[in-house]
Amino acid sequence: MPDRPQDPAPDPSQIPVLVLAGFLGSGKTTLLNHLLHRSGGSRIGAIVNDFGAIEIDAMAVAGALGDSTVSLGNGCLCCAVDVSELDLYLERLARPSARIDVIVIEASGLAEPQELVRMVLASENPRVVYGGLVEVVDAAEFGATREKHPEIDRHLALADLVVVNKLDRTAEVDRERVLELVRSLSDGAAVVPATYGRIDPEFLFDCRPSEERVGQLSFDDLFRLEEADGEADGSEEGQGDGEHERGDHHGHLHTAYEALAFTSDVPLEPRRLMEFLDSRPEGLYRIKGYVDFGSHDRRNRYSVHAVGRFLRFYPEPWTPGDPRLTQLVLIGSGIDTTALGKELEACKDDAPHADEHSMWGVLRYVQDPEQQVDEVDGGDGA
Ligand SMILES: Nc1nc2c(ncn2[C@@H]2O[C@H](COP(=O)(O)OP(=O)(O)OP(=O)(O)O)[C@@H](O)[C@H]2O)c(=O)[nH]1
Repeated sequence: MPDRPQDPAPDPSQIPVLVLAGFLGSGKTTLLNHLLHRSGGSRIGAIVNDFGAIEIDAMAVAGALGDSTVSLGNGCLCCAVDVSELDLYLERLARPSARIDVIVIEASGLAEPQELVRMVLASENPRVVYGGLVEVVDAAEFGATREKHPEIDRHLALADLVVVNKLDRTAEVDRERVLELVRSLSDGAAVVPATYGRIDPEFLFDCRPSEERVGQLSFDDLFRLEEADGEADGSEEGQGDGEHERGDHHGHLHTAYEALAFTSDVPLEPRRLMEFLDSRPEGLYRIKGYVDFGSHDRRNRYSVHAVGRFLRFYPEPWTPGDPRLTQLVLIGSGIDTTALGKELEACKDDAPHADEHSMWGVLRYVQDPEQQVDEVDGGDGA
């Protein structure tokens, strides 16, 4: 591949593998989609990992990728997949006929970046090389996220490039403060401000650690870091599944979280769903997926994204032949997943006719794409 000016790999025949991490809802999928659309001549292979039984993120990027996505499916990648399994996926994307220039692993929002980095470093595939850790941060929620999850500081210290995203949702006075704070926590990594993950792809493909850092994190560095963490919190606990060399999951963000996957082939009634969403518990941090409103809108499915109190629906035409399903993943802490499941069940309704006002509640949360672009340049997206 001699005509790849931005190839960051020391050996041009090796394909860099980037790990894209960041807390729930920070904008990883948005950034990946941006890269896929703006990568110029480069071919990006993606490995998408989701926390929850339905692969919503995989669905969100699949259209753009065709055969160059592999999805790791259920569970957090750092716990559910071992190195040899990851190698199988890398093998698939790195085969010469796929002509892939860079591979991006989008981690679930609850994954431990250092586990993923370690897995890539441990890969035995000679065609791939670890290309760096990209951490996406939600600038608008940064303070609150750090309070609840001080581990974020450790993740930033490991990152090679930090994308400080959602600046459009951050008050002018806070932007510089957040950027400064991120810079101070990220140990010399590049810090890139962004809205909707719109960063220059060349920046990212080039994101191997810069010269002045100690060099790319090695396997041993990662071990040392983890040992230091373990000593700091004096913990012994682990949900050991024996799949990691060390099998210790203490302190991983996802240990404190629960997820519920809901699938229905019966459409949901929009008013009932809105009642459900309006009264969602505080601990229900993230909802994502697709909703079928049946007779209320036969042409579109509604992609839904909730992050904290933020809620948006995005109608998108059904693809002919696609099964008409509602597929939702709910992630939260201290949530009663059984009760939430029952509430969603109660939203099912296959009425053959819709009354004309039924979608109003949903449409309040639909944004015109033009307006969205304007917001990126100025106003508040919430
Ligand atoms: N206002 C605003 N919204 C954004 C921005 N970037 C992403 N979003 C929205 O934030 C929501 C979450 O974005 P995703 O890209 O799905 O986040 P993620 O990190 O992949 O989420 P998880 O898979 O849950 O970890 C979506 O509704 C995005 O449209 C941004 O810069 N500004």
